[in-house]
Amino acid sequence: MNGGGSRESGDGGAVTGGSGRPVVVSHPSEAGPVLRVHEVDVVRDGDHLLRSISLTVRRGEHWALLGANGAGKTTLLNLLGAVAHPTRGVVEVLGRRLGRVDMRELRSYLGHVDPRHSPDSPLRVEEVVLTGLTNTIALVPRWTPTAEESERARHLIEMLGMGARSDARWPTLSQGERGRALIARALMPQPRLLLFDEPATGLDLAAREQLLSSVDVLRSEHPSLATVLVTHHLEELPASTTHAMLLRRGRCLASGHVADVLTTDRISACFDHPVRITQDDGRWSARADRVMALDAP
Ligand SMILES: Nc1ncnc2c1ncn2[C@@H]1O[C@H](COP(=O)(O)OP(=O)(O)OP(=O)(O)O)[C@@H](O)[C@H]1O
Repeated sequence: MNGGGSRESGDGGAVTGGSGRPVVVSHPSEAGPVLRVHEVDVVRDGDHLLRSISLTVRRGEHWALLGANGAGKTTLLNLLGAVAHPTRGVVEVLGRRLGRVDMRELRSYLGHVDPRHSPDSPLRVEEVVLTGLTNTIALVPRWTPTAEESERARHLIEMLGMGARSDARWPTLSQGERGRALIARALMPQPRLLLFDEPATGLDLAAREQLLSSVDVLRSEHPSLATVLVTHHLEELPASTTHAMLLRRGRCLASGHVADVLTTDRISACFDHPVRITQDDGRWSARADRVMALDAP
């Protein structure tokens, strides 16, 4: 669980616990990449869900993880979020190697925005945001936020354009408002890494655009934050996206700077369908390429 307070300090050191197994005893390292994945395989029930995946995410980088249904995006995001271990290879999250750390504690240092998250009682927006400090679905009994923590919650709610809905209760919020409240919640512990799992799913056009603008704003207000966003749709990528990885059947098809990866040829290969990619005002869209589609087998 998060204890609140600043996550900006700490030497990132680890010691060996009584069991001989290293344990995290201080804030994860500030130095080095935010995420390092090297030659990772994930095998479940004899199936390769991921094969030979490598990825390095540095502070200030904003990655998109794209691929068709079943490509392995969620499987990879679960490794990056310290939710699952790889079968083979190395995954380092905030400088900590999975398999050698307390995964639960490591998870408290990163923000995970999952639109399926739901509090278990009709909390007000500000209360939902405060649960980001305790990493719980309800307010912890007898826990009271400090004045600083309450102020930070209000600041994040304002930043995400939810100031007018701060006292609204969760069941009364629209899907888009919930999405923005969950981003504010994930930001409460001041994470260096934020993971987005299809944040625009189920949003109408206006709500999607508000959410993506909010993501752009938070990235500009937190220049050292690193993010990874999973989506099927190029239209759901914020303009501030800097890098992308394309997954196809568990393998990396392309990875690197967004301009080099989000090309007509590569996206067509990734989704096994001829599409044409266009970019307008910093955002991307994909349309079926009719001529090529008619020629396709
Ligand atoms: N525990 C598991 N055991 C066996 N197969 C699994 C397991 N978890 C996922 N899979 C399979 O692995 C493949 C990749 O799943 P994953 O959820 O990572 O894909 P995805 O790219 O996130 O897909 P979607 O876009 O549909 O959410 C799928 O074929 C899925 O059925």
